[in-house]
Amino acid sequence: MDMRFLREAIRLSREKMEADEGGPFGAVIVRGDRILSRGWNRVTRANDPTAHAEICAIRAACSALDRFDLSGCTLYASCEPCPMCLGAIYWARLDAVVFAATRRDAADAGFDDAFVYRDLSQPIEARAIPFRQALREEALPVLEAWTRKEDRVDY
Ligand SMILES: Nc1nc2[nH]cnc2c(=O)[nH]1
Repeated sequence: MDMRFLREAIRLSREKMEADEGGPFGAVIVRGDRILSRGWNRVTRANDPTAHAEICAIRAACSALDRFDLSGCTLYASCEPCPMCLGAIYWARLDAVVFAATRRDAADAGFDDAFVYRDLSQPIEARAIPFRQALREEALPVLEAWTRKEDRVDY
């Protein structure tokens, strides 16, 4: 855990917020003692609800390494990652996450993701956004074909 990198994430969060890029969040991805990528929230600038600081940093690191796997890397974030970013962190196989402000601090600033955590723990029928299932028999053969595809790239 290196405070220099965490401070860089916090510095970015302020700089980009003041530049009207989006919400007040910054992130950096580090391998060894080198910063591979920087990300900041660009939701409002890019009209992209997925453009959270952590997602932007993950995309930039993958692009820099020309890989979709960030094992061996650590993500430093100015704030505790939201549930969407947590999912991306697991899929990117990051080694570790270090964050500064907490999800409670984010909620106090108007970025409340408690409702997502709450909703995720509900059974699917009880979720705030209706999730309906259909046509499983048409989708299943594609998944089965994937398991037989000899040149598939697993991730
Ligand atoms: N950690 C984090 N939390 C958020 N909540 C809303 N946007 C963001 C973001 O970019 N990063």
